[in-house]
Amino acid sequence: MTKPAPILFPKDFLWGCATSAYQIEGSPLADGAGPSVWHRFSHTPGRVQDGDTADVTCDHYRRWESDVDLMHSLGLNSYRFSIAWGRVLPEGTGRINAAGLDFYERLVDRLLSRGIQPMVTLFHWDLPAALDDRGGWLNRDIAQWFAEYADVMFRRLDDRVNYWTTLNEPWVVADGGYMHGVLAPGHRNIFEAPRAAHHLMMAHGAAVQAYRATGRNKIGLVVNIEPKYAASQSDADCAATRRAEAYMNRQYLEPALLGSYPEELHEVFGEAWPQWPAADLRLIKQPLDYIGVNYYTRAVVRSDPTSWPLKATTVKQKQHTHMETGWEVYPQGLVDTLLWIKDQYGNPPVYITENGACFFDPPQVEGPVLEDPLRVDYLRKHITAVHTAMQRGADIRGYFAWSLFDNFEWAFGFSKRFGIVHMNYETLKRTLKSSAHFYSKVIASNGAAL
Ligand SMILES: OC[C@@H]1[C@@H](O)[C@H](O)[C@@H](O)c2[nH]c(CCc3ccccc3)c[n+]21
Repeated sequence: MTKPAPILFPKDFLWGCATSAYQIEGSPLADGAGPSVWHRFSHTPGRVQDGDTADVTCDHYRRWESDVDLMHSLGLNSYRFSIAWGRVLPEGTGRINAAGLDFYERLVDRLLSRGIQPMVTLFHWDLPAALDDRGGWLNRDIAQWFAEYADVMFRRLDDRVNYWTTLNEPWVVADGGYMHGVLAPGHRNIFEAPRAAHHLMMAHGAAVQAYRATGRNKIGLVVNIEPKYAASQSDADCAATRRAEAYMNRQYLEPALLGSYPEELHEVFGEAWPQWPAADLRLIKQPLDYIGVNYYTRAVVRSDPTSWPLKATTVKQKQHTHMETGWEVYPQGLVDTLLWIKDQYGNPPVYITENGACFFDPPQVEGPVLEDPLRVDYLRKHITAVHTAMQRGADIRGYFAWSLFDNFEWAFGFSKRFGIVHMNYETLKRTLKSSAHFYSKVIASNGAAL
């Protein structure tokens, strides 16, 4: 029996970790920064578990230098983070806050000095509250507001940032923030959700268009993809699965890549689905350099007429491990997702811009390393899945583990830990978990240590 050949990734493969501004920085109003909708939302009683806010969280705003050194010690060759729009433009448009721009410029310079490539997300859910007061994602003007902000960032950092992302997961903003009301800004309105979704994508298009005027590097869109599997071959379950796939996985990819919306959305939204002008879709469909895919889990879907608005619900797969969010651990879903994108959308360059898991880490035996075997197993199986898809022809260019640190997990507050580095929220001490050591070895061996 010959030993299987070692898994090896391309020499220029990006190995990183991902974070976002509101989740790790703290000091949301420091040095002239304007509040975001998430600052408002987390300070609204009842919105976030245990009343948690990100006023301090990982205190990265003040500890960023040693945090970059920690990334370097892990051997990361890239790091995905987001810019807090309100630090740079406190009112969202117009006046620039120099201290905010300077923070991100210093962060980028330190990353580069440590041989770490920044991948910069312009919007990771923390919309300036001042823009929400003007309608936020419900106001068509936001496409221009976003392009203005993006242009400020491009002009300051495009000489050093090689990878830009316009939006992180527009689906989550539209679904969580406007359809179900469980994320900022907390609206629950089926007429608002498709409009917010559309304006998010128009903003994406306007920012990419602005980038092409001066930009010299790469820009893309990050979407969350959760592959949908029919619970049975019944017509009802297959139709429900198609609706779920259109609503989460195609509603954003297809206007961006194809310039059209899936037909199923008319059925999902009914009278709430607007007839969009063709010019809007032309703005959204800007040529992209890559697609970022955030993958965590899959969904097995059955028809459920009582479920709003999809008339579909997921079927728990009790035979598999689940995370503390209730998400099934299913690495095959990542292979299926990457091959689906390859086959359906012309094999665009893809980065896995987020992949990770939150498990209740076992009671910690005292010692320098915190053991998190379930997360090690999750990362091993999902990075192997990436390699499998690449061997079958998918054009994957990098992998970012979510997340570098335990951090503020939105409406879950600090109750969910996704980090490969443990965060003590009282002392702010960073402690490597065994998954950090594992990931570090995978990077150093370019995959052979899997
Ligand atoms: O939940 C873990 C991470 C978040 O901390 C990131 O900010 C966000 O980009 C992100 N996206 C997803 C998958 C999409 C999703 C988010 C929330 C709820 C359901 C699905 C998981 N995560």
